[in-house]
Amino acid sequence: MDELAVELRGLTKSYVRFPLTRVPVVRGLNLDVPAGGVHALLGPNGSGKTTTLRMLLGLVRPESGTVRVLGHAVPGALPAVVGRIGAVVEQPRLFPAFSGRRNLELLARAADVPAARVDEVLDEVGLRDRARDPVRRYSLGMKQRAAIAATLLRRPDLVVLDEPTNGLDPQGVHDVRALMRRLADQGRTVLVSSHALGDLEQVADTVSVLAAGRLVAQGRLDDLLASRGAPRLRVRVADPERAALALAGHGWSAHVDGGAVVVTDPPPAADVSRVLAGVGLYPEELTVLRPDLESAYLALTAGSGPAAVRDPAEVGS
Ligand SMILES: Nc1ncnc2c1ncn2[C@@H]1O[C@H](COP(=O)(O)OP(=O)(O)OP(=O)(O)O)[C@@H](O)[C@H]1O
Repeated sequence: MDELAVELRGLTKSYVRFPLTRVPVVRGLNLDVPAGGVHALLGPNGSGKTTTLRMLLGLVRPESGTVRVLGHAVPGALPAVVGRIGAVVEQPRLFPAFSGRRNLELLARAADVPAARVDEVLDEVGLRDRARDPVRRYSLGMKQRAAIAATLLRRPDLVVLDEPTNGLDPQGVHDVRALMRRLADQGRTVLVSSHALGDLEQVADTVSVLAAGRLVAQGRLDDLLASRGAPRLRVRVADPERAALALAGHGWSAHVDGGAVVVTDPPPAADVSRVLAGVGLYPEELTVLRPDLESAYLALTAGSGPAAVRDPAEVGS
């Protein structure tokens, strides 16, 4: 079995809500994050992503279950491993009046990291040019990258990011995504929670999907998408009805949908073009339609909502 950066077994956590209602937010969670690569933790609002991340960082104590991070039990052995974890799970705490560099220098000193490392992390997150500007003049994306830079000071093996692209513009999203990829390519493990499915699809190697505190899917992104069905081929052509008939005549499954022909389990596009040309129809557009992460996510999380269990006897923790 591949080495795991994070291993959660039977993890359970609930919160108490008024009036004396215990709401389970993480329910018997078994989750594996392979070492190396980008792992996306997906799930609707309130599905327990942040609570899960906080438990594996020792910030929230689970009611039951075990947590292992980089081979160490958490929270018991956290001191042995905390220096190898970099996390941005709360609002980045940077002094707005100080420059990005000054903030990082202070953090480096507090963490006993050589000052030379500050320039390296500024380079890694692409902030060297703006390092002298006060953080209050940074865009949201720059603040996010500065916060990630702070986590990199100690060269963590595991980087945990909670919704790092929230509220960022497309350039900011692109920058953070590229940064996650670079970190993973350096051999680190990046564990990222997010709703930005399109962005994660481009960068995630493995995913896990939570719904109402339970794991509903886990594995390689490619496998998850493949499990949602084979790609289809969309053909735009002047006479879609006749085109569909011609393709069906070759034993292919073709139907008209939205003014185009859709071929399921398609043969190579060149074969489709050749058959259509044979009946005097010339495709204006041939597009391979692949299942995407958004459709897989929506199918997996459909109907999930927070479940409340009234259990006054347990109230109090
Ligand atoms: N300290 C707390 N006290 C009470 N309830 C809490 C606490 N922290 C989280 N919750 C509740 O637990 C549930 C799961 O929250 P959590 O933040 O883990 O979900 P999430 O998947 O990260 O959601 P989002 O995508 O909205 O950030 C939510 O209903 C939330 O209101």
